[in-house]
Amino acid sequence: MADNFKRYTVTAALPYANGPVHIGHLAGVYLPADIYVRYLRSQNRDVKFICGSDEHGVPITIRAKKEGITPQQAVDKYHELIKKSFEDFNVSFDIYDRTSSKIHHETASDFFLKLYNDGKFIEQTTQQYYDEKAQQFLADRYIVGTCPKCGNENAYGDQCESCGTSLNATDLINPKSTLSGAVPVMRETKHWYLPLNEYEQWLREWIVEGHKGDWKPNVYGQCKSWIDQGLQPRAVTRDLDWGVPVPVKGAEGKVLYVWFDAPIGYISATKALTPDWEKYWKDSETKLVHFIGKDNIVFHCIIFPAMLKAHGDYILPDNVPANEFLNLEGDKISTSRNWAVWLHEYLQDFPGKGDVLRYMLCANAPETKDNDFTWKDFQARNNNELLAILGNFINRAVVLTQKYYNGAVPARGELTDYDKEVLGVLEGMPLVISTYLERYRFRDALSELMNLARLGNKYLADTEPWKLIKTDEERVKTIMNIALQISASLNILMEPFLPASAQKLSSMLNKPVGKWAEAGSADLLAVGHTIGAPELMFEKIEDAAVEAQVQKLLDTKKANEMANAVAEPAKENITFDEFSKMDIRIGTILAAEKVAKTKKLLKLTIDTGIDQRTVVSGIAEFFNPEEIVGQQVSILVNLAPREIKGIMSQGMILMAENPDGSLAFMQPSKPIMNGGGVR
Ligand SMILES: Nc1ncnc2c1ncn2[C@@H]1O[C@H](COP(=O)(O)OP(=O)(O)OP(=O)(O)O)[C@@H](O)[C@H]1O
Ligand SMILES: [Zn+2]
Repeated sequence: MADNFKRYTVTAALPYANGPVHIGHLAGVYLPADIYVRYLRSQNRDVKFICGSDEHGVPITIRAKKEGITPQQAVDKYHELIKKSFEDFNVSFDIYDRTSSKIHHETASDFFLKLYNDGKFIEQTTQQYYDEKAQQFLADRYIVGTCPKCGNENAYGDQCESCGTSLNATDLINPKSTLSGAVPVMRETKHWYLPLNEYEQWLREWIVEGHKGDWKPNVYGQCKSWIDQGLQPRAVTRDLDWGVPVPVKGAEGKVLYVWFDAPIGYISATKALTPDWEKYWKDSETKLVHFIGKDNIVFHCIIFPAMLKAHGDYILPDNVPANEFLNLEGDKISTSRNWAVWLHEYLQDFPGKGDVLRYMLCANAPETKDNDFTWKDFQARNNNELLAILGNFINRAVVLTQKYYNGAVPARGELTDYDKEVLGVLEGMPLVISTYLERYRFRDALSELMNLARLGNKYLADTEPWKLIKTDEERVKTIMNIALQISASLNILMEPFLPASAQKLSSMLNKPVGKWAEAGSADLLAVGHTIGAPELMFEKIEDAAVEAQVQKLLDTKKANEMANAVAEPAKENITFDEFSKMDIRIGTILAAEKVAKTKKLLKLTIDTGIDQRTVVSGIAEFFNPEEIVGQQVSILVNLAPREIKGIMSQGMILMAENPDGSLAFMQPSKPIMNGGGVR
């Protein structure tokens, strides 16, 4: 299923260089983009796959300030980390550039200047929020307030992350500076605006009328609703000192808005990649596709196209197949809350298993609605699908061929109806999969790929060559030939999804991974061709491995709760007399043992200075009996005795408690005689 384009420019959202890559990024953007591009390359199409770090904007300057480093130092760190983890995950960008580069500054600057000189901007002096304490204008994330649309109290000056609405700082209710917490004042400042209202009619024709059929419903729906609400002029400059300086006189101390410069980053990265870059951006025979997550739709479908249109020289995206969001174990993935599976950590914890994550994230991709990643599901997908279906089939085909024929591909004899049916499905499969891929339906495409492996498995299970070998050697040759031909097609068709496994299979089959057009053939492996030794493509993921990951998340949750915990308000006042009624002493633990058949209770023997007594204390989850003998504690000695689990408890040990429930003894800061009073 070919379209009529001569070449392809495929971009993946520029990751923001203030944190590492997580599974949400991958499932939303980079994995589908990589699958698409690998597929196009397999189709021998001319494609450039473009990405890079987005290094400007307020969150970078905020982070740098916090860490006491320069913004450049802040982005250097994450740019390298992100770039490397993409490489390790086999994301096959043709270039991974960055927006702090010289070529990008020039390109973005020239772009602005062209629009400026052509009179495409409105120049406006307006009142904007200013923080008198920090002596700075408050753009974008320097200001928070309540979203007028959904009531989220932490909406930013440019966008509400809760409902996705793009905002102006002046839209916020109860605005507050994130720099100093101060309520900002209004000050005059000059900025340049792109009058989106002037592009409204054109956008309506291009998207609402023009792309009703081919854009994803979630993308189309968002665009239509924005256009229907009416578009407003949008400022494309900011009062900041980090970014691409506004290249006109009188604009000192101002830079381009990060969402003005970032998409131009796709163009500058292409420039850095090839002197032929213009073909990929200015020729109507080029198909431009932007892969992004849903929060970037407005920028890629409304603002950037309006910029390109205003410029005049550029093509527009043919499609913007944005995904919805991936969540993690029921919660929104968040860099600031550390609620994520980080790619670089995954690759460390599961070495050589990049493809397992690729499989999981594609099979479970948030293509039409938000989806949830769970470790249990991850394990099941590996063990029950990759290993049990794909791995098992390939392994049988290769192992039996080695065993029966020393690895030489046997010839087919006469075909049964079943053989013909199987070869028929094989022949049709490349078109089925490519039809889905061309429509950005990666889950369906992957599911068809697995169906082919399933078919192979079923074919072997039904024909049982391992039994037949004793009675009908000729028939087994046909069966094994067909199984091998299916394996060889799988090798081609799986490459976009599972590139590392495809390399393994290629070495097992002793044949380079072929091109898409060859897949489906019943003669990919010539009779007599010698295949290589079997290798395990996938292995079982044990409970312990995923339990460790779940524990890591539980630890994060605990740490977050601790960080967010607020102390309880004070209780009602009491009199000194009431306080004095409590007789609290310092004592020493002489003996400790677990109370039988309980989880939480320890039986303690305490030297209180006045006597030795028994106290039952609910601290067994936090202390080993052996380790606490000899420790000094505070004990309330005049608490009325009480029987607990058949033991008479005389008094109470005082404990301090963390928000997560963990406990510590209340101890004197230097040794005190047993019996010493606490006042
Ligand atoms: N959980 C997610 N599911 C799907 N796509 C996501 C998810 N998080 C981010 N993305 C997409 O990944 C791309 C790069 O994200 P970007 O670097 O801008 O980070 P972000 O949206 O600020 O995420 P975070 O706040 O988690 O760091 C964007 O297109 C974004 O829409
Ligand atoms: Zn909102």
